[in-house]
Amino acid sequence: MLVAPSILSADFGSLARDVKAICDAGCDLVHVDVMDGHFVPNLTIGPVVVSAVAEAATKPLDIHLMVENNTFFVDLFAPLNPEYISFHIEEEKHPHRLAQYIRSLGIKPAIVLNPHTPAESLEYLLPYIDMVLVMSVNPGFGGQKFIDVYEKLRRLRDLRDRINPDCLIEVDGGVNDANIGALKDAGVDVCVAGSYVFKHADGLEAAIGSLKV
Ligand SMILES: O=C(CO)[C@@H](O)[C@H](O)COP(=O)(O)O
Ligand SMILES: [Fe+2]
Repeated sequence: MLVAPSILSADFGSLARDVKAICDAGCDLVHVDVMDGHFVPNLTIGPVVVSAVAEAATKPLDIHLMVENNTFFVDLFAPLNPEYISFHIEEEKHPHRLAQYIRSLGIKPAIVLNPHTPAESLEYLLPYIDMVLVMSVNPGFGGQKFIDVYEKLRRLRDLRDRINPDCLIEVDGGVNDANIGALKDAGVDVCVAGSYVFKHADGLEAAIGSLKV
């Protein structure tokens, strides 16, 4: 299991310190939640702050867009050379075109599914993406309760194995040491965890280590 801590739960007053710390503690990706106050009822960070994150990080960035105008935001963040840029299928009229555009910039495209969006909506998109991000909370906030998406993950894994075995499956929202084993069994390759990692009583290394199942 690859581990991508969400910096939404970091201390924003000491963001560079926290980004360095999760990288030193063994994370695989740094998950960055970009929210525009329109697609979701929360507003986070733009390219000025994320460029400071990119400078502090020694692991690749995984940028999760929760915005209305995806292409505008892709163009804002692409110069920071993230490993992945993910966009929500619920907000994109032309997901096929946008995935290919992200690839043309040398970045791995990922598509996000809200908890209610079926796995099957990706059937014809899977060849064009490198990762699917399944939300296990409604997007917008850290620290929410995990929503059961196991059945969707299993269906997605079957589709992925049939259509594009190289595509990773990532899960985001309410992930912790109690559900990580079941998530792995359901086909998850990459987990995002914010509050669990940053608020763990035994520190970042113990938290990240406990998710590497
Ligand atoms: O995208 C989101 C929320 O919209 C996430 O990345 C959260 O930041 C995860 O936080 P936890 O549920 O792990 O606290
Ligand atoms: Fe996220």
